[in-house]
Amino acid sequence: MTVETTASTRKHTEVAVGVLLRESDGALLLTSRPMGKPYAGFWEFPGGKLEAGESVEQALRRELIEELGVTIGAAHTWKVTEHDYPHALVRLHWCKVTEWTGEFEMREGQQMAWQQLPLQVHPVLPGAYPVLQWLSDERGLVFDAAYYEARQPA
Ligand SMILES: Nc1nc2c([nH]c(=O)n2[C@H]2C[C@H](O)[C@@H](COP(=O)(O)OP(=O)(O)OP(=O)(O)O)O2)c(=O)[nH]1
Repeated sequence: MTVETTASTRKHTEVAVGVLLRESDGALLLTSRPMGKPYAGFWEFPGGKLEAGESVEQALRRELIEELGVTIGAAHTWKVTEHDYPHALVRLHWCKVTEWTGEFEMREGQQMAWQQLPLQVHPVLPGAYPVLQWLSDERGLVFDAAYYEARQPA
């Protein structure tokens, strides 16, 4: 018997993601995924999975304290996207964040980089491409997926 697991039957993993915007120049905060996680070493926007009973805002605030040592101000969902990875079908709740307190401290051994578009860090998680497209549109820039795909590992 063949058991098919398709996008329609797989359960979504809900993820809260923060697009931290630096006020002085509009730079975006990217962090690298720590060793031991799927896609280790890939660059992403900081965030993580919702725990039972948490709102997106609560999860994002908890994750950024845990991972980066900063406490964010208000965060509201800006966009929702989905991406089907071999390891999980994720639903990404994207929040723009312009206020936080505390000093950045990489608590999971990851790296951080303030970036302008197009991003110089690579490879970037493919689940982040739609948001890079929207951020580019907002800034009057062209989003070229091929630029990012060329920087994926073979
Ligand atoms: N944080 C984040 N996750 C992203 C982005 N794009 C994207 O596809 N994802 C996916 C990758 C993962 O499958 C999922 C996030 O899960 P995770 O494993 O990093 O979450 P977590 O920190 O709660 O992990 P865990 O150690 O508790 O298992 O969302 C992004 O830009 N930022």
